[in-house]
Amino acid sequence: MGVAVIKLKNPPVNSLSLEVLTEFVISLEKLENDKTFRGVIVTSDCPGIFSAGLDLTEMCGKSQAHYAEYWRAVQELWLRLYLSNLVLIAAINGVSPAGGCLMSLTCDYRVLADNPKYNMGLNETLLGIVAPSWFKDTLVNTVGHRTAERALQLGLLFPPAEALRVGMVDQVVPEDQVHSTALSVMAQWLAVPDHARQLTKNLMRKPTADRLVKQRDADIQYFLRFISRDSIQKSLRVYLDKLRQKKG
Ligand SMILES: CCC/C=C/C(=O)SCCNC(=O)CCNC(=O)[C@H](O)C(C)(C)COP(=O)([O-])OP(=O)([O-])OC[C@H]1O[C@@H](n2cnc3c(N)ncnc32)[C@H](O)[C@@H]1OP(=O)([O-])[O-]
Repeated sequence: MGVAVIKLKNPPVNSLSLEVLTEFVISLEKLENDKTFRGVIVTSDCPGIFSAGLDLTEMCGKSQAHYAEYWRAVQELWLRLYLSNLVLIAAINGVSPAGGCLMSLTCDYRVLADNPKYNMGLNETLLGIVAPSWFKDTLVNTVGHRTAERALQLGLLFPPAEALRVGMVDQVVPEDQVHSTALSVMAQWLAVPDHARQLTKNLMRKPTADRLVKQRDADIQYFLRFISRDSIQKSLRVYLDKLRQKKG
């Protein structure tokens, strides 16, 4: 039925490095241009981890030019996913904090594996950083303003039952049924004529995407000022050290 599967593979935690973002955009573009594909299932090849989100090492201790290039790539992936003409279904087979959650929120439907460890949410505040306005918009469009406000301020990570309750995911299923469920949901979405579904998707999402499109450069400048602050660099270093020490 013309369904592709994109399996993220950047061990150990599927962080969204510049390289991963770039490759993801290229794969998506190829699928968009190949008329044999009408849908994509986005999932992970890393056991227990959908994606650890943006790659913290890309945002810490690097040059301004690097931050700008990185942020443009994050914007690009979000825009491509959010406005994709394809049906996108996230088969979430692992934990998905911050950018990992965002990626799934850009999809048309989310199926999450029922494992209490598989938390998802925009936890940026807990790192001492702030989810950008278009991350916030994507969450608001999914779960509504009040739930998003509380989740964003507290940096909440929701376990599956909670994620389902607030509407962050559409279905929670046993781990071994995530892929088959995503496929049967896909069949339902593909039963709708493409042109009508695509125009409707556009109607729902374009105003949100346009807010970023109209001020992409300003958004990059804002990110540069924010990420270069000593206090932010310090928060990121402390957080990364904590992650590294957790092992030791
Ligand atoms: C304004 C910007 C908005 C920001 C948006 C974001 O997405 S911000 C992102 C918000 N994301 C988060 O808050 C998630 C942070 N990550 C976690 O909570 C956990 O890693 C986990 C639950 C994903 C996996 O637990 P686990 O016990 O299976 O694995 P582990 O913990 O032992 O890590 C293994 C190795 O990976 C490393 N590494 C990990 N994440 C990242 C990363 N994002 N990047 C780079 N590296 C990362 C970790 O340092 C370690 O490196 P080492 O020592 O081998 O050199």
